[in-house]
Amino acid sequence: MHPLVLHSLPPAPIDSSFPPTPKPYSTLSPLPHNSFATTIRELKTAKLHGFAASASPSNPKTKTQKQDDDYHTTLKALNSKGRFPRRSLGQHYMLNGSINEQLVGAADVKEGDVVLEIGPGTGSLTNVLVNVGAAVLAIEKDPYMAALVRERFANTNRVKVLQEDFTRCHIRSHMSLIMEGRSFVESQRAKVVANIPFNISTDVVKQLLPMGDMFSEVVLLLQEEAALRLVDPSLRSSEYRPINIFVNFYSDPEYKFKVPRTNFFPQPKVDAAVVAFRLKQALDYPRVSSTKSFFSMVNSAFNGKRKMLRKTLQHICPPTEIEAALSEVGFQTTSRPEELALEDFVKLHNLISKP
Ligand SMILES: C[S@@+](CC[C@H](N)C(=O)[O-])C[C@H]1O[C@@H](n2cnc3c(N)ncnc32)[C@H](O)[C@@H]1O
Repeated sequence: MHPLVLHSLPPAPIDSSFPPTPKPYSTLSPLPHNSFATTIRELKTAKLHGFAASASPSNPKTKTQKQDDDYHTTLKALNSKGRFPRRSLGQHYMLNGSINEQLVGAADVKEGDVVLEIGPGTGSLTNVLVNVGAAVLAIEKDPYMAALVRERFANTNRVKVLQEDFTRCHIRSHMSLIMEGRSFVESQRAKVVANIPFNISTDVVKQLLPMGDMFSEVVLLLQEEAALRLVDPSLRSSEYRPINIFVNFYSDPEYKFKVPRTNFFPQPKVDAAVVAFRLKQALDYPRVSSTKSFFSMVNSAFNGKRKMLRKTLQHICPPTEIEAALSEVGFQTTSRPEELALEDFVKLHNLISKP
């Protein structure tokens, strides 16, 4: 599992006026409230492409004071394109504006920041980002939602929408074009803020976390169980996996807050949570001779989860050398992968891997 497996699709052309030079933001008009009400009932009662959960948020108090991007405007927006939420695209739309504001706050997005948003949907989070003065590159796979969000923000040059599958797009090229002319000092790195479909969360994490030269913060709304597994896995537990070594190698993750399932339409079967990954830059990565050989060793170690490291790593060097290295790092010669933290794997790698 090396993270930097990027597809070589050419980037779509990017408007040279994007991102705009920071200037006082202009407030966007919310989606119209009075356009139609005809098919809302249909949406409420329909079995939406296999979504079993209730269409309506069970707790009406989760609605925000501001009426933009609540339950009704979300349904109206979907109706305007004749769309039903699709399970295959993980389309669970956020109905609670204050959670969008907290997501933006968790990344400390400020006037002039460039933000990558994956899966803007109806544009509710995009709207909050624009309203704090950010320029947003939004990547949306669903062509109808991409069109919807493009229309919604047609009156500002702060939003660029690309209709692409994030897991297949060449995000580094897209971002490079946007960030051109900016030097990547801390304050000028871009940020990622997104309510992503749960089924691409591992891909998103693998793709973005090694990009600390480009992004300072990655704030994601994830399935709660996945959020807990990524941020706080216990050593020696079955939840402890190579992805945890990866996450801590490239970032400092922080579990921010839980988001109950009642805040989404359609309601998912599980709760969500916000995680902020503060990305390290290359100078702060643990010192290994090669990240490729390091992650290859970690993967091999976990491939034989029930096996001892002296067995699973013997393709790297003889078991006696592994035993000696384990002792030097402070472990028993019979140790297994779930006992080692990131820094232990780093020491072990540097002792047994040939330069
Ligand atoms: C959970 S919804 C969130 C929508 C919106 N951000 C919100 O908070 O209401 C996920 C969004 O990601 C889009 N999406 C799904 N798979 C995607 C992919 N591979 N690349 C980009 N967007 C994707 C969906 O079409 C949908 O709009």
